[in-house]
Amino acid sequence: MSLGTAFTVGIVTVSDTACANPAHDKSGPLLQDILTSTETAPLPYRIDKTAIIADDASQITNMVCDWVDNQHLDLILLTGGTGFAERDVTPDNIAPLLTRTTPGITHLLISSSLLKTPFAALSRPVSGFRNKTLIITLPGSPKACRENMDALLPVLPHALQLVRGQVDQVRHTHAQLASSSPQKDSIDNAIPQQQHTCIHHHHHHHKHHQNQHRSPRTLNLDTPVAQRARVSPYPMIPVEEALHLIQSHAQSVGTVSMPLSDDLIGYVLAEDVYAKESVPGYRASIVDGYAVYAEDGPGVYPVSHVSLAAASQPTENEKVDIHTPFQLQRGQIARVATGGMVPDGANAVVMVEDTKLVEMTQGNQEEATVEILASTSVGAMIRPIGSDCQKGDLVCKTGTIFSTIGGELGVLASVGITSVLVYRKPHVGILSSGNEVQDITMTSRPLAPGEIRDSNRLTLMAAVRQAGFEAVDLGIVVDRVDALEPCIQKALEKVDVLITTGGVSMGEADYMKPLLEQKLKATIHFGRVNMKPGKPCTFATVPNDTNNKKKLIFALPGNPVSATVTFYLFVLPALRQMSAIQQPGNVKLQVKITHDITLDDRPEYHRVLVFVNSETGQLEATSTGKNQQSSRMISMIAANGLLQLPVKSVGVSMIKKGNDVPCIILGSLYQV
Ligand SMILES: Nc1nc2c(c(=O)[nH]1)N[C@H]1C(S)=C(S)[C@@H](COP(=O)(O)OP(=O)(O)OC[C@H]3O[C@@H](n4cnc5c(N)ncnc54)[C@H](O)[C@@H]3O)O[C@H]1N2
Ligand code: MOO
Ligand SMILES: [Mg+2]
Repeated sequence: MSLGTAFTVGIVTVSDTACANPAHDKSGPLLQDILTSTETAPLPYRIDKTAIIADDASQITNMVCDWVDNQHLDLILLTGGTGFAERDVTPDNIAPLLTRTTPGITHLLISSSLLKTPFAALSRPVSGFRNKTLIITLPGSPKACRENMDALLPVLPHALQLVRGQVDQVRHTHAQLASSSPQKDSIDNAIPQQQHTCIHHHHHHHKHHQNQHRSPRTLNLDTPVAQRARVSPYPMIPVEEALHLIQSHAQSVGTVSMPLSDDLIGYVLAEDVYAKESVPGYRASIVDGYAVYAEDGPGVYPVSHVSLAAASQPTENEKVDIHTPFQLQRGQIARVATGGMVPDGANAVVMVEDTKLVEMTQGNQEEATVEILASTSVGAMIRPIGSDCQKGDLVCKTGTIFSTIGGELGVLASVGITSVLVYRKPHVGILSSGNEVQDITMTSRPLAPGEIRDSNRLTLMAAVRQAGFEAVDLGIVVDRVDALEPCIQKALEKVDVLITTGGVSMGEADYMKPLLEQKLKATIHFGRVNMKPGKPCTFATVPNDTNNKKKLIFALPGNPVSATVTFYLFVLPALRQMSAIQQPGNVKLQVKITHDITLDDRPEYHRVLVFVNSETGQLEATSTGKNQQSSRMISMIAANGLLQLPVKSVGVSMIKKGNDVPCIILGSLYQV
């Protein structure tokens, strides 16, 4: 559909600092980006004018009057000077220029920002028309600008079209808005009656409009593809917001008792564990040597007993006994091994190095007498009972994870624990969708044109299992509502978390989102994320019939790299959180890039190999290749990190070699 000529826009940065050094102006370029990015703006804008001026009354007035009266711009956005500081004079100088105020827009700016932070109350926006130019003042901070633009973008085209009197375009925008907003009626009311009537008389669009009304957010599953909304009705949210939404829905799936074994690795304790036994449970020698009475001092003594630490049956030699307590008499000594039991009565152990053999028994089998060369003190070289850990001591707290390092298992084993209560790990189902998708074992014939091999399922099964979770292989389902619905329904009975790939974008057979919402009673928490790859990544929850724990659905994009990256970024932290892991988020480190990297219009998760530079000891990262297309799985080969690249901005289109960039570590740094 033709959208008419672009709206002409002027952007003014009002800031003493930016005026002195334009490099400090972040918000002006950001606003330009937002308005010219096809991702965020449904209709095209054309930036005709940009300026940076000081916080100065006459500069503000002159600039805006010139742009309205001589340039006839459709929209002027000012950023900066809306706060409480003395130099903040933007709204005070704009207000007198307005011929009609637009309190609704001002209210929208304030109310949407207040949802983010109470400090929004410290901004003083004004908005309104001067003749036919809409003028809006925005705060100076880029973050606040972006938040305000998120709120404004859905209504701006509508507002500007109304002023231009573009009835057709108003109708189109209306359809888009109706499909994306639960408050359709208020949008209807915003359309002048005459234009509203006009929409309903236009029979081709009438049907479309009706469909939008039946389905509050997304397309009706019966709507032919040609008549569907041409822009995704799901707002594109930042990655951080997506993570936050996932965090607020990922709950523990209960507890389970498990025997103490290495199967516990990756599980989190759901109870405090107390030692069942003291360690050591007897007085144990710290060294190999002779148990003595310290008071006896150096001299030659008969060896009356041998106490081994090793588990062995008592031998024929009646001196050797590891079980029966032995009472050592003054003037005698007993041979003990490290960890061996110190005989009753003995109060110190002397190392074998501090002794000398004097006499053997008959047949030279045993030591008969040994000379103690050094004097010792009471308690020397003996670990008293319970000196490592007393029976009843708290040894592992709730929330402790059984690490791959093994320490926790070792401790519990040593204090007599045989089973523990842990948080259950979620079971994860993995389902591929797509008419074109063929199982990798299908080798009876070559792939037909249009068919592809199901690589996503194998990748995700491996990733889920390697991360320590149970993966349920749910196979491949075709893109038909009557196949998808029962398949997903059944899958949800089996698993706590369902991962699907494919069918979440704008294509003819992309049914996943409407199906989840309309047939499976799912709540879609987000349906698009501002990232590359992974834009159409979708997160939903469905109620659980058996308990109040919701099931999570991650409907990942079909493109293999998009599916893999969104799995690591969104699904894995959720699985960890559901397992009660206390720091479920991904590890992010600064890495030095070994070459220039070009920036994209979307925040990009660029696949890299992270390694330690053996000379500097610092982490460095090398791209897995320039071609980072979402379909090109080869960009995942050897990748153990995702560089978190910012969007390109005016004048900044790349990051130079040697710069530090935040990088999400996948698996371990020493991944092989
Ligand atoms: N008009 C638009 N088109 C697309 C948009 C958009 O915003 N507007 N977004 C693009 C982006 S970004 C992505 S990512 C993809 C997402 O596509 P879907 O999730 O709908 O996935 P499909 O259409 O089913 O498949 C996409 C692609 O991936 C291949 N695929 C699917 N399943 C598998 C599998 N199991 N193993 C390997 N490869 C698989 C499939 O054959 C397609 O080539 O949409 C863009 N389009
Ligand atoms: O986001 Mo899509 O994942 O670019 O290909
Ligand atoms: Mg698709």
